[in-house]
Amino acid sequence: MIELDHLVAGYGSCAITPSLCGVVEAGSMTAIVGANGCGKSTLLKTLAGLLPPVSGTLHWSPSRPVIGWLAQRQTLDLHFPITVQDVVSMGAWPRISLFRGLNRQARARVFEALERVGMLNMAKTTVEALSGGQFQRMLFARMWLQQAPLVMLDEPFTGIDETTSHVLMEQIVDMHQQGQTILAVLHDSERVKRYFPQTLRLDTESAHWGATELTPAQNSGACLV
Ligand SMILES: Nc1ncnc2c1ncn2[C@@H]1O[C@H](COP(=O)(O)OP(=O)(O)OP(=O)(O)O)[C@@H](O)[C@H]1O
Repeated sequence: MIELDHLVAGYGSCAITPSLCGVVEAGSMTAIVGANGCGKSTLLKTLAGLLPPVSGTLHWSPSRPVIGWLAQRQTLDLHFPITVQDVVSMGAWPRISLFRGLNRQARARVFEALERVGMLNMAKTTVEALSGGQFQRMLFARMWLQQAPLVMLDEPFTGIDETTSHVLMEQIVDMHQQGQTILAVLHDSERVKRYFPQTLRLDTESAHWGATELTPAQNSGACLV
């Protein structure tokens, strides 16, 4: 799906990540891990095409798909005067007519999405009245509904309690099982080990990319620095 050829991510001419070679396979589920400031978010934005590479190339095959994007929480504006149901419905727009609006089937999918994240009883609540965890549940419902071929999540569980994290992790697993490709920046190594078959571990000087169950040293064959 995405081929990286000596890709260096960063800002302008300032390199942040080491040089990366490899392929994000369609249908794969990869955790991007590493210390604060090592460039995980910068790499994710580069892989999404939001930032140009400092050097090297990025090749989409067959072409850049629709991306479901979940930004870090602090970058989001929590003060919208719209309801939870309105926000989740936006996930259906790519597949429905702007003029006809949501039909009965699409509306049922919106409610299914809300139910999956335990937010059905808050459908009419305005977004500004939500807690941080409820807001994240709402964004996951929208992303689940969107069914984008590629889903990118930047620290989706930061500041989220264990119960909510578990509910949201189940949605990521479900999206993966439906064939969607998952790339997620994470800090929780237990969660990575349990759920993510692939890991891309960034360091300042090097990177290790391969099967999660292998140690970074064992993974070095799958990683090009
Ligand atoms: N817009 C920007 N322009 C220049 N440098 C930036 C910009 N945004 C981030 N940086 C720098 O790039 C480096 C990597 O930042 P990035 O947010 O990618 O790290 P991260 O690994 O995701 O960190 P964290 O785990 O703390 O979220 C940091 O030194 C940061 O200061």
